[in-house]
Amino acid sequence: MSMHHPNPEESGGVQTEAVDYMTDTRPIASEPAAPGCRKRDPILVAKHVTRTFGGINAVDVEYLEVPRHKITALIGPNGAGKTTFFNLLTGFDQPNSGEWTFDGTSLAGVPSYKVARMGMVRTFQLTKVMGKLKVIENMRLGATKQEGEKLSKALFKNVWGGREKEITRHADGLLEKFKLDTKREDYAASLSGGQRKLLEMARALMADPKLVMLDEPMAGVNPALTQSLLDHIRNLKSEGMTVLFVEHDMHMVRNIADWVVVMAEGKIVAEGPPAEVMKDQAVIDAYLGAHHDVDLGAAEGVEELEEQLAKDQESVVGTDNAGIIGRGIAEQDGRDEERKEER
Ligand SMILES: Nc1ncnc2c1ncn2[C@@H]1O[C@H](COP(=O)(O)OP(=O)(O)OP(=O)(O)O)[C@@H](O)[C@H]1O
Repeated sequence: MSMHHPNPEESGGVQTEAVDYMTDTRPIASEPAAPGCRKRDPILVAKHVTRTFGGINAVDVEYLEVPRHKITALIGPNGAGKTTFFNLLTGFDQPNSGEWTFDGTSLAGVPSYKVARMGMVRTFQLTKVMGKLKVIENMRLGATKQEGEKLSKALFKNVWGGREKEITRHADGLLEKFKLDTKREDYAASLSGGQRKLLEMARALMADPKLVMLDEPMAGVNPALTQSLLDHIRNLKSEGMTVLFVEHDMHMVRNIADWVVVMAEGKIVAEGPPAEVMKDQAVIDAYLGAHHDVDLGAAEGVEELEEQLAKDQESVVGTDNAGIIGRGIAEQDGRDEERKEER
């Protein structure tokens, strides 16, 4: 028996197996990695979930299982449908068709605040912390059972049924953990973008969730806070939570994801462990689509892309796309000797 799997008999006779989620190496999938593959222990299962906007199939997910106690990254180019899929799963939007279960319970038609109450919480690409409320007030709201806009009214009523002290203690504990305790009495509007992301994450945890869904947690975050955010996400897993996050930052995906799901044009086009998935051509295409903000027409744009790709060499080296892009840049600069010989 390893240290991470203590003998239940020795630890007080508790019969549940203690698993260290950080070192658990059991396979995530119960069949070969491929779009829609079954997982050993799924927490979320989605079937035939579709959503169209006008003529566009924004989401067209045939089947997806999200593995419990793992960190899953949902990646794909702009407009792939990632945020729409999040919105559907969490009750912020209604699908044209489909069903999905969270921990065995069907969630289709369940409104967002109930989804959160059931243990599935999310954050937004653009944070939804309430700027005119203090940090601690934002935190307390995470514990209410009020719906949407009514949240603000919750502040002035006794909605916690005598649980105020316990809720404040929980909030203060989380603020300390997220190093926001010194900002406790500040208005959320005065926080930096990164601090707001942390506050939103901390607030989501007030609901004691089982599944935490993060929509682009790194977007707009100052590099100084990046490591701290990564650590917080890893901590969620070590504490037994499941994480599903949308992200364009491939460093982050490579760094912390146990499993990667790739979406393109509404469909799941690949999934698997990060190292394997990122070798996949469909993924490389999706990945290159992620460099949406680079203007390839401008010389600086090419340089910027080159710089970004250089940072992410493992994901492009040895693929056709790397060749094409590498050659394009090289020709433009008039220094393509080695590249040309490759073809
Ligand atoms: N409310 C809406 N009305 C009309 N079209 C929408 C709406 N929301 C999303 N879409 C369209 O649905 C498609 C999927 O968009 P979505 O925002 O889900 O993609 P995404 O993968 O999250 O992209 P990004 O990485 O840019 O956040 C896009 O074509 C988008 O224009």
